[in-house]
Amino acid sequence: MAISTWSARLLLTPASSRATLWPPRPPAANPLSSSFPRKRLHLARPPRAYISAPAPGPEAAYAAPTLDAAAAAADVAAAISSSDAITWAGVWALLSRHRARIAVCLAALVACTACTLSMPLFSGRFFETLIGRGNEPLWRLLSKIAALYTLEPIFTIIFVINMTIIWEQVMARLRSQIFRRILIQKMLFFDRHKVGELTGLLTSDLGSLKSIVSDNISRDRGLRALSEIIGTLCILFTLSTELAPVLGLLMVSVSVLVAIFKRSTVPTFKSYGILQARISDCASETFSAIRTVRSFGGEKRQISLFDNLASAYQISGTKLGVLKSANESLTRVVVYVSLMALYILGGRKVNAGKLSVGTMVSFIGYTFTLTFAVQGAVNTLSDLRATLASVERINSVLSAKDIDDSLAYGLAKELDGKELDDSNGVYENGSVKKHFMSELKSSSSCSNLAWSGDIHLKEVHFSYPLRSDVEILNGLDLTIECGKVTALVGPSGAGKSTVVQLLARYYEPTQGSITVAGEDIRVFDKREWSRVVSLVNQDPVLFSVSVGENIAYGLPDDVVSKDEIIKAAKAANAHEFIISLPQGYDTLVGERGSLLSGGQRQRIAIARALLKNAPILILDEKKSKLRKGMYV
Ligand SMILES: Nc1ncnc2c1ncn2[C@@H]1O[C@H](COP(=O)(O)OP(=O)(O)OP(=O)(O)O)[C@@H](O)[C@H]1O
Repeated sequence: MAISTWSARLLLTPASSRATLWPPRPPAANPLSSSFPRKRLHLARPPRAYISAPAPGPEAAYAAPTLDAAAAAADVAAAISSSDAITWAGVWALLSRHRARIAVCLAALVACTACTLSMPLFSGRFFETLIGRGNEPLWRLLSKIAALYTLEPIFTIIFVINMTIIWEQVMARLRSQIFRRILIQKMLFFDRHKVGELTGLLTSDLGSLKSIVSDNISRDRGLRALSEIIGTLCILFTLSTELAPVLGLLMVSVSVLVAIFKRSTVPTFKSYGILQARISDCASETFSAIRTVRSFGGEKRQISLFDNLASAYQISGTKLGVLKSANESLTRVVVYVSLMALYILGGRKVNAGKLSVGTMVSFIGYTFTLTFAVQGAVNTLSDLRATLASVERINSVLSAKDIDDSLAYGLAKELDGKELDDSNGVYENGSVKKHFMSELKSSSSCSNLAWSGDIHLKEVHFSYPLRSDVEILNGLDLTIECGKVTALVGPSGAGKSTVVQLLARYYEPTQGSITVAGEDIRVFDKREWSRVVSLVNQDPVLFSVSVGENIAYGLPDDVVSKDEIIKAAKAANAHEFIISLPQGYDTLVGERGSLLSGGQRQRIAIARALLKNAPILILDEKKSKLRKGMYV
């Protein structure tokens, strides 16, 4: 049989209820036998990197994308040791890398706020000068105002650019950390959560954390609003201790009422958001299943589904528009009420000679400043509430309990390129869990054992974590001999793919054990184990890169030459159709390989598995295609 000639074992799982055993193919018929050595496949790795952009030509080699391995290792190690995905201490640690920039931001914030707050004072002085009560020439006053008008935008730009740079860097790191944390979750986690939910954590939830700064660095929002409120109140009290408290109290109380009104509109905003997401789900489901829709005449059904959602979205949008305009008007009401109060109280004082016209004009200016700053601060607070809810959602979905310790440990070790210190359980700045590290100690090499020994499933019991009451495997004993083909045959739903998933260590047996050459496979970390297992799933998934890159996927850390890829493709009977594609090995395969046929996808997946050259090769077949001579 083909694969056995190079000492791998093959586990076949045709779902056909007919018992079909594929007789091992004689070595002569093996297409690999001529192109690959008989024992292990030692592929020479040329020191050339293949650029993933289309680069035709047989000399091209395929390489993995670049990675900041130290940062990735630190993130994975941190994920193992911290219970929450996002902690404020972690965010602060990321921020504190930009101390100098933060200092520049704060200085620019103080400077631009000072400019903004000086403007009403200068307006007052300008009017005093116009009515002949000023004590400096008009040209000097105007040049000071011009200087203010020039400096304020400069300081604002310095503040906004630096804040943006800092926060974008912090967010980029956080996004990578979250992605890594998702990637090291147990398979159960992926059974439990929908793909949309997980991508939502990276897009909308992290987006909300991003916008708390990026949407709040403009004038009258966030830190700027806060500094303007404090500054304005101080100036108002300096200008008039009698008017300031009345005006301040009035504005703050009306603004709080507006904030309460805004809060009552949150459910409408939420339902609008939910409907928006549903519309997008409906559209993406329809388009991704377009062939099924066509073949079952489902257009009418999908149109009516979409129309129902669209009309609900329209009603919700109209409601939202009404509420938004009410919000807008209320903001104006706050300004007008404050101005009226000022005109009545301040006007009396001006008439009585207790307040100058200039101060009155300044007060009017500060009324606007304070109103918009308070409104801005209220908006920032509601953004902050949404951000906290997003962070809580990320932390609750990505709790530490579902982290696959064995995978995370192996990945951190591999990325860092050194053994993690198991003696004291400390890795980098954080501690890693000792309990699994001590288990992951094997004196033998995983690869050597897998190449030389049999695999035994001993008294294996298994239930899927999400259906723990249904036992799929009930004390299974199975020996998969080294160097031979083992075919597992049975009716649909019997548990063949489940055995495959246990061998691939997507899940662990609930009872019993799996051993290779007598060693329990749990002693190997999952990264180590993944290198000895090559698996072609029932529905192999391709990445939306070129054919060549898909075949090279199993060897991400190496540079692999195009010759090796071609050899593997020939062995999988894929070379002929690949070279007939428009750009041969550089043809892009589309989303999930949608530009190829199911059979072509499968052949590429087989080539990918063969190129990996792992001692354990598993083919999980939907239906037995072996008679059709898949590898011949
Ligand atoms: N992730 C899962 N969570 C819960 N139950 C599952 C999961 N995957 C499979 N099952 C259940 O486990 C049982 C065995 O499924 P399995 O995929 O191993 O069958 P199979 O023998 O490979 O079937 P087929 O020949 O149709 O591929 C089925 O009853 C199935 O519904």
